Amino acid sequence: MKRPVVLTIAGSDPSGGAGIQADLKTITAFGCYGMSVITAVTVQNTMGVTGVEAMAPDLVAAQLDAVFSDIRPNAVKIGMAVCRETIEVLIEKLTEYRAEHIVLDPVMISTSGRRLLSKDAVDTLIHGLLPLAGLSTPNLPECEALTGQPIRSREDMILASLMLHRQTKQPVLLKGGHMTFSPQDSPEGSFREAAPVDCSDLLRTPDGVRWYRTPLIQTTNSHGTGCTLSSAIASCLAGGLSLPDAVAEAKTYLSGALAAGLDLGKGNGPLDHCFRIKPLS
Ligand SMILES: Nc1ncnc2c1ncn2[C@@H]1O[C@H](COP(=O)(O)OP(=O)(O)O)[C@@H](O)[C@H]1O
Ligand SMILES: Cc1ncc(COP(=O)(O)OP(=O)(O)O)c(N)n1
Repeated sequence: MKRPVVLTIAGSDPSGGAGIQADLKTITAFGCYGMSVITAVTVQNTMGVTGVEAMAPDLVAAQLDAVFSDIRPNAVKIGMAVCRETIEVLIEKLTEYRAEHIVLDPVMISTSGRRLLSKDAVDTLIHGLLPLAGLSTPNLPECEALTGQPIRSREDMILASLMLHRQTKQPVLLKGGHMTFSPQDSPEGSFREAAPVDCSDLLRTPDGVRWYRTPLIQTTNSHGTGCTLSSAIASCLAGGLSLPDAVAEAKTYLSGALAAGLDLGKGNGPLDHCFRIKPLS
């Protein structure tokens, strides 16, 4: 029996809402076999990140060797890359092993404001790792940091995604979760504050742009949405879907996991990754 295999390279979130833990739950929910290479251990829960310790880059390299020399992944998701030395290891090893279908979530700062990527790593991320990835999935602040282009409207999203695409020569999914849109807005129109109702993400490929619009779900329990989306896309690519279809499937899954109404913790709670799995009676 064949099962698509997905590798996540990311940091650990002990509360299970983001990072490696969210990735493996998502990969499993898509029926794929999940493997993990840990780049960092964070200390965090639904109320924020209070500590970060990077794994030694040699240990990251050894984990990658162990995985690739034995079970070849059909897709790779990269999350928290933590520092320049680790990024250099990822570039070397993913090139050596000719990894396919790399989805890179360029995680930089947690919602609670803690740096998850050191400042001096950004150049190596832009010039070394992003061009290796078949898709990058920045949120709006990350795309601003990568391109220097402020993003306040749909037109800005179109422009910033083009700038990043020109820099990396690779497809970009610019996530709009940090900006919500009102119904009066045409896909090309300007952002207006009133009555936000949808979350719009923009996929840019060499063929042009495509908007993915999903209803805004009113919840404060959205910890780990970016991790979940990128792992879901990697799982769909591993299963053989095209990039536009993989993004559509992943968005549907993410909306279901947000809407399921799981309510855990005292802060920004996790999604329900298991909402499609039948519970034990
Ligand atoms: N409240 C919400 N309702 C529906 N979709 C959301 C909501 N918040 C975020 N999303 C979606 O979750 C994904 C991650 O978005 P975003 O919050 O921008 O990224 P990150 O988690 O990396 O900061 C995007 O597809 C975005 O549209
Ligand atoms: C270990 C780890 N990796 C990534 C993140 C950021 O997660 P993200 O999905 O972008 O979600 P929020 O920061 O919005 O919760 C993280 N917190 N921890």
